[in-house]
Amino acid sequence: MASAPAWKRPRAEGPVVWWLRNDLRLEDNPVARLAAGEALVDGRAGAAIFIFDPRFLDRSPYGRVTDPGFAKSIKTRRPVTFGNRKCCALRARFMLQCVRAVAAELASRGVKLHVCYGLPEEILGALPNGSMVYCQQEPVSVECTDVEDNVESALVRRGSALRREWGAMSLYHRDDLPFRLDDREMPNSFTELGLALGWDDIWSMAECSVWAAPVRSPVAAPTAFARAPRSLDLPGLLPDDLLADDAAVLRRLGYSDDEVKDALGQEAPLGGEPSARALLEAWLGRQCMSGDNPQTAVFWDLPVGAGPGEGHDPLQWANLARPDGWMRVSHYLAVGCISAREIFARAADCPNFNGVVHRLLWREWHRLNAIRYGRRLFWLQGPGWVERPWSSDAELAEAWRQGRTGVPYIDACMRELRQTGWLAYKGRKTTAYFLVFGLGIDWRLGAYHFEDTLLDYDCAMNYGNWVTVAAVDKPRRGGHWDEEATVKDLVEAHQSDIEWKLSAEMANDPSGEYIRRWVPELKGVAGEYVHKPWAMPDDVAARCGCIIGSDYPAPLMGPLHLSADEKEWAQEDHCASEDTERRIHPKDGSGRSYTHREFLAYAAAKGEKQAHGERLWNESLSVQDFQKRFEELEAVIEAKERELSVLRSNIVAGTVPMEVETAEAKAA
Ligand SMILES: Cc1cc2nc3c(=O)[nH]c(=O)nc-3n(C[C@H](O)[C@H](O)[C@H](O)COP(=O)(O)OP(=O)(O)OC[C@H]3O[C@@H](n4cnc5c(N)ncnc54)[C@H](O)[C@@H]3O)c2cc1C
Repeated sequence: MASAPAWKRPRAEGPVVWWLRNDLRLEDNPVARLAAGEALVDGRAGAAIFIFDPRFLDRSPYGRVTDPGFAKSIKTRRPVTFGNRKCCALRARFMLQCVRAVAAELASRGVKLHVCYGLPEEILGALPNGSMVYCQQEPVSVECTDVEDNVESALVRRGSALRREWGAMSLYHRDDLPFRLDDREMPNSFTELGLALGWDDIWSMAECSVWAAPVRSPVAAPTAFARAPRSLDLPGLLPDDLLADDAAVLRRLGYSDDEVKDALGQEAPLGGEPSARALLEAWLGRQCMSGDNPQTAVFWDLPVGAGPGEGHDPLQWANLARPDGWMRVSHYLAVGCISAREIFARAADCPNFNGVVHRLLWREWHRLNAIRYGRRLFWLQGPGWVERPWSSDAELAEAWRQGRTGVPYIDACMRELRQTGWLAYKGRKTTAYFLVFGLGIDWRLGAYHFEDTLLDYDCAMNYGNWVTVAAVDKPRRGGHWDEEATVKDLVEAHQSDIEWKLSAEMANDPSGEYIRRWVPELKGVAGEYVHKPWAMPDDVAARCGCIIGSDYPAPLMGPLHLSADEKEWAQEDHCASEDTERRIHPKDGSGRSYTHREFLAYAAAKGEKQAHGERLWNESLSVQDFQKRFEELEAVIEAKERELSVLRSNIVAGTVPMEVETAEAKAA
């Protein structure tokens, strides 16, 4: 277990400072308690400082902020010319609200929160000699860690010190983990992580072993704070009257008038610890009311193994497919308005606690992996070092960002994201998959866009999910593509997978309500075409006022074959005409048929070599042969059942000795 970096008690007696970062709350904040306690115990002055760092707001691809020449990265790494902002004005406004809320809480306890704009190393470096700064470390982000290092050096130069605390950003405390955060010891899958932490089966229940790693209880907010320093001259200090004005602060943070206007016109949840807690309580109330929550959604393409069961669904899979999400708490967790430990503790009696644990553990999985991967998380080849053909076609990427790909579900998602900063899990996953495997674009361009626009952007969650969707998260057996392979090959190999995913979305929303909401061009298009407007006959398109190519873009991937009916989808000839033979793999319980190309795509999606797809194809039976074989087996089963039934009646009638019955029955 890596221990916290060593620190030295400063010589002189400057103030004890709580440097607030992604821990914008007072409840369950161990860092706030430590800073307040240390100042009181040592009889020193105390101060609280929050800093808007321009490097985390401006345009820059990941890693360039604190490592401009990529000196700390792999030699081959080059900046990609897709300079998103790192934070859109909407999220900056949300953060401002969160900062104001914590400032108000502190003010009610007689403490002033100093809010500054500038580089933390310069602002904190200007503290009086001998200051002691406490902060919640952010080991999941190398950029944040670099900033911590810079701050530490600046402080040390002035005889001050930085103390980085684990805090309560994670569900588990680092010291309670039963493994080290390195490649050798970290569990290699989500299931393994659950088991290592002591959860009996994280996929179906919320029971854990007696030896399970503990989730520490939330701690109360500090009740007493030290006196303020007599004076504190901080560079970049934002005056109180400016802080009260959203537009003025956003402009001061470098946003253009247009960006400010858009952000102020957008609807977004109110930031701050009280709002986060109110949301949690309201959500808990609804959970307890609903009690029995049956499984209703269509489950294609969700990681549910055998598919949905009957009755109550404690894991709440259905909510993964709904555009409004489930707890809808991620934006508060991302800036620390509430802690995962508090959610865990409060939800313990809720009927869907299993779902809460399951999801918080996904969060933990990505956080732990981000620490383990370090800078590797941001490489094109990902932590798994997977070589694949990639495109950085700016036009295609821009069409995706703008929601103008000509694929309605994708466009609806991308527009919702731009306009609200929100996208449900399923939308994030499908749009990401579409960018990477449908358009063949460098996955980082998508991750940068999400980083910019998501209200709940969180480094570990965003990049962790992106490398997983792009299948570069771990070394994959045969996951590498030949050097000669082109982006076209990649896209072709994944076309049917994209069709499968989009068909699942079609089944989730057959009337296209979600699409109509975000893509007004398709409002008048009939239900049967709203997911695939390219299939509309010309006269239908003219009647509903939506001509493809002029009113709404033609699909960038060409016409796709979508069907909301799983069986029909499997039967439909949705592949190129030269690839029409369909086969069924005898071990595939679903009984679906696949074309040769689909078997190869399946293997590629699993990160397997082409040879694996060929093997599956060779092991499979043609649909006719499968049918024949199936009928033969059915006849055998029927015959055996008849024999068994005769045997049973004989046993009942007492005409067969028991030993014979057992042996016969076993044979049957
Ligand atoms: C490409 C991609 C990018 C993503 N980027 C982010 C991001 O920047 N920030 C972010 O918070 N989530 C991200 N997610 C994960 C997930 O989509 C959101 O956490 C979830 O949709 C938030 O909605 P909710 O609060 O209703 O979640 P719920 O389903 O109610 O889950 C509760 C909490 O558990 C955590 N959680 C749930 N699912 C995941 C998951 N798959 N991975 C990690 N944590 C999870 C979140 O903190 C979430 O708030 C991303 C997913 C994908 C596929």
